Amino acid sequence: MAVTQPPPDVLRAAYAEFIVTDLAAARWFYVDLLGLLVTAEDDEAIHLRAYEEYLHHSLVLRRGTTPALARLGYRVRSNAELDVAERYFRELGVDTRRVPAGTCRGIGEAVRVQDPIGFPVEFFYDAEHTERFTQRYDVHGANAISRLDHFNVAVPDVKAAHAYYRGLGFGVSETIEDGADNLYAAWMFRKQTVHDIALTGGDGPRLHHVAFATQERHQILHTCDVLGALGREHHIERGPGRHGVSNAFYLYLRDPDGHRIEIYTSDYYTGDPDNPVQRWDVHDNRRRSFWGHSVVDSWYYEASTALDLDGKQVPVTSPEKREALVSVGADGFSVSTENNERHPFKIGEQV
Ligand SMILES: O=S(=O)(O)c1ccc(O)c(O)c1
Ligand SMILES: [Fe+2]
Repeated sequence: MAVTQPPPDVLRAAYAEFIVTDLAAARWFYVDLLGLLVTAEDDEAIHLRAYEEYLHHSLVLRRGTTPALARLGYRVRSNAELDVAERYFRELGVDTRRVPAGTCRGIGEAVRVQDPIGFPVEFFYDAEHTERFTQRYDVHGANAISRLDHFNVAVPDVKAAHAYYRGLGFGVSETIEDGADNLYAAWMFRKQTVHDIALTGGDGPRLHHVAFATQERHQILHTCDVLGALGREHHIERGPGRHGVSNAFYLYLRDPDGHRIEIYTSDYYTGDPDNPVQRWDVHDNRRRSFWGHSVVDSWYYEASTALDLDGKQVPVTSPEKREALVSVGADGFSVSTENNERHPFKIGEQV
C-alpha cells in the first residue's frame, strides 16, 4: 500500500525503558558503577540521565518479573509532529495510541506505536527539563557518561527494517553486505552522527543494546578497571576495542538482568546530504573490530525480548542467514577477503 502521509520529523534516539527484576541490583549497575544521575525514583522505577542531558531521563528502569525492553523513545522536533506521527502510523496500520502527558514520568503527550518491525516505540517532544551536569566536574566520575547515543535492535529481516527506517526519514551511514544482495546490518541516523538506530540480523524483534557516549576513551577504560577491581569483570562482554563500522571506541557490558549496554566514543559527523555510505564485506574481519578480534558468540545470539503496548512479550522469528555463520568458514575459523589465507596465530578466531 502506498504511504501518503509524511513521516514525523524525528530528532534523535532519546530514551529507553527496561524491565529489570531487581531494582536495587540495577541501581548499583547504572548509578554506582556507570554514574548515571537519578532524576526521580520510587519503589517501582528509577529515571536516569547522563551528564550532558537536560531532559528528565534517557533511561527508565522499571521493576518487573521478566527482563525486557518496554519502550524505545524518539524525540520529535515539536508537539505538532505528534499529529503527523499519529496519521503516519495509523496509515501503516499498526497499533497506534495517543497517550497523555505524564504517562511516562517526565514526558509530555506522546504517540506510542508497535512499529512495523515489532518494537514498542514512543514519539514525544515535551519533557521536563532538569539540571544539565556538563560542567559539574565536581560530581563526574572518572568514567563519566555524557549522553545516550543509539539503539541497536536485532531483527530477522534487516532489509525490511532498513526500508521502514528509510521511510521514517533516517539516513544510512554504514552497512554490512556480501555482494550477493544480502544485508546483514545497517546503521541509520537522524542526528548528524553514525547512528540513532542500528539493525543487526538476528532473532527478533529484540533489543540488542542501548549505547551511551563518553567524551573520551579513558572514561571507558576506567569502567573496565573498576569492574576488575570489584571482581565484577563478568559484566564485561566484549571489548574494549575499536569498531570498524563507525570507527568508535567501544565496550559492551551486560547489566544484572542481561540487558546489553554499550559505552561508545569517537564516531564521526554524517550531516552533509552527500555523506557517503560505507559498505563492509561480511567477510572482512575488521568490520566489527578494526583490530580483527573475534566477536564473542553471546554478542551475536543474546538480546532482550521486546514487549508490545500492553506489556506482553512480542513473538520472535529467526533470520534466513546469520552473519556469525557466514563470516566463519566450515573449519570454524573466521574467513578474510584476502583470498581466505590463514594466519596461524589467529587461533582465537576459531568459534
Ligand atoms: O561491531 S560493529 O563495528 O559493527 C558496531 C559499530 C557501531 C556500533 O554502535 C555497534 O554497536 C557495533
Ligand atoms: Fe552500538
